[in-house]
Amino acid sequence: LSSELESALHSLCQLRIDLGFLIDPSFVVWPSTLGFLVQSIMVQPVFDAAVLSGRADIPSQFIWPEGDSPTPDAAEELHVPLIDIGGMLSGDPAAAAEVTRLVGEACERHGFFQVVNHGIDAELLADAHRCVDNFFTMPLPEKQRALRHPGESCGYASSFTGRFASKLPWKETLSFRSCPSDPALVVDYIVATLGEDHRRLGEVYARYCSEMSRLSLEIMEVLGESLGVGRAHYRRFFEGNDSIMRLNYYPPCQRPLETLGTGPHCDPTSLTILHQDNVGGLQVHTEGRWRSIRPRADAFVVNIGDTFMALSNGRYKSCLHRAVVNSRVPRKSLAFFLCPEMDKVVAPPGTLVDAANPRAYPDFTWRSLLDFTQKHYRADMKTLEVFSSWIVQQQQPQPART
Ligand SMILES: C=C1C[C@]23C[C@@]1(O)CC[C@H]2[C@]1(C)CCC[C@@](C)(C(=O)O)[C@H]1[C@@H]3C(=O)O
Ligand SMILES: O=C(O)CCC(=O)C(=O)O
Ligand SMILES: [Fe+2]
Repeated sequence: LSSELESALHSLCQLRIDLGFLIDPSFVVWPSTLGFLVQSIMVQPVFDAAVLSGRADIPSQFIWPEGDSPTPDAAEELHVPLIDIGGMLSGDPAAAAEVTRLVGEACERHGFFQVVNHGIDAELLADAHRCVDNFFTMPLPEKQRALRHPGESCGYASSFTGRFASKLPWKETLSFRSCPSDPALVVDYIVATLGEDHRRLGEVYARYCSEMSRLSLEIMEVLGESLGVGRAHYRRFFEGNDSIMRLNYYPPCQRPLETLGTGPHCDPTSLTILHQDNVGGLQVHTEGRWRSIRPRADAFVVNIGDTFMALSNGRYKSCLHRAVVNSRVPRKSLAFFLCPEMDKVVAPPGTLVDAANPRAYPDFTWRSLLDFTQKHYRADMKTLEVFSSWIVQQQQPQPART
């Protein structure tokens, strides 16, 4: 490639389209010869929140169809049970029975509840939020040091430009793995991708994820109890978890009634423990309408994901939810997604399967479902149903190619 052409292409790729879409040179595949120039260039627009959050003339890829866009008036509130998890596990049997009943009822209906008296240190929680502000307000090139690679679930992503062609979520995310069996995993990942000057973010989230894992196992005890399979069953299943921590950052948007921070979906994971800041924006779809979960600084929002729905043989529901944005202030949420070890077989306990309750989903591994959402299918409200058909079809003997 002639040096003149290469430098011209570089200046093209450095071109910042006035809507804040940066043509990112790192995504340009430099062709070996001029002849393949057009086909070989894969140019990914990149969402520069610092530019777009002040603009009304946003790219059409961010505008969602009429049926998905937020209702003009603030959604009515969904009141979900507030579980005193600390008291429950160490309190008197009568209180524990009441909590078990409330959790079971909520999980059979919409899969959402909140936990308080969770034992997470308030200073650690405040640090975790401060880390999100510090990270996402950095210049784009610095955030892109941790750029998510196609097909992978970890890393920095900005509205998934390049991953999806339309209905782009109005958010930036930073996701990384957390495994209790590897206490250095979070710090090592953050320092390796973002650099030594971000070690403190790694240390804060290593502690945060360790606390999330502890809380997840306590919640698994409650879920086991409420399903009548005993406190130990699911706790044991998730002792060695391979979970995902995701930091969500939703910049202000000047067209908040036409865009979504996170589109309608059910979490493909097992259990989500989410702490939202005081801005509000999480909405759950139940009884035919979107309803908001009001933020509580002292509470974590907990919801059942697709994988746990399969582990409960469909008894507990993985429910449709989304995140709306606003035109005034950024919103952030810290989402810990509990996931089993990659190759553990996901199947319900025998006691939840009988003639009246046949198997709702085939056996699968979390690795296969995660792979499905990262490489083949954008998680939505029917991921588990589509995935189930997909894996059954994969197991059929493939017709010989003629
Ligand atoms: C396994 C996962 C896929 C998504 C992150 C998560 O860890 C759990 C939630 C999933 C997601 C948020 C559901 C909505 C669509 C999605 C593409 C997103 O908006 O971020 C999903 C995540 C993903 O990166 O695929
Ligand atoms: O930000 C929120 O409140 C919800 C985010 C969410 O549903 C997710 O990341 O799966
Ligand atoms: Fe979600």
